[in-house]
Amino acid sequence: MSSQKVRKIVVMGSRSVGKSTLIVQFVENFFCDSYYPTIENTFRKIIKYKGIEFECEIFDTAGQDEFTILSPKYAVGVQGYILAYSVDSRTSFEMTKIVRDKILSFFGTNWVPLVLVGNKTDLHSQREVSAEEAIELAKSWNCEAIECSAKTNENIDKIFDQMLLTIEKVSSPPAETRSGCVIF
Ligand SMILES: Nc1nc2c(ncn2[C@@H]2O[C@H](COP(=O)(O)OP(=O)(O)OP(=O)(O)O)[C@@H](O)[C@H]2O)c(=O)[nH]1
Repeated sequence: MSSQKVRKIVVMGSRSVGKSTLIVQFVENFFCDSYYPTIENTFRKIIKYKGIEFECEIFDTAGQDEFTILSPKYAVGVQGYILAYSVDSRTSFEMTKIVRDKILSFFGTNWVPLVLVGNKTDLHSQREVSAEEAIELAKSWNCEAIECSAKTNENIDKIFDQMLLTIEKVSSPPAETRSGCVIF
């Protein structure tokens, strides 16, 4: 029997923001310059994080727009979401808000483990979304924002480390004191 913990992670966001490319960079360590629209795809990678091995199942989704309905297969049993936009596209940044709302309304909750990811930081001169703006948005969502480039491999590992950290916080919360009560 496997002692690995399985973590299901879904990557969502507008078309062409680099969802597939950042997953491929993370799992297979190369940059794919071509654009092939995704229908759906699943990747697997073992990540050792804080001495524990996690078997990550990463679901790559077709690009979303405001009309896309969230499929239950991207929600049932899923532990974390990577919401990606491209720093050179304000529209894709705005789309993360719509996609997050759909996820929250599916679960009927106001928070899910999520990392906000701004890809294509190598496109300096075409930037439309500032890092500060993304940090502000993530703060309002009580989550982390990470900028990356799937092209240069900047911060790609960090995204998945942060995702696991966020999931771990809810899956195995430490014993802590809240409102004077000790929670075990
Ligand atoms: N300059 C630059 N280009 C990138 C980066 N990441 C992805 N791309 C390019 O952006 C294009 C779209 O990338 P994809 O990974 O296919 O985008 P996607 O979000 O999976 O697209 P859909 O499948 O339509 O949802 C491709 O030509 C990639 O090579 C990056 O960090 N920098």
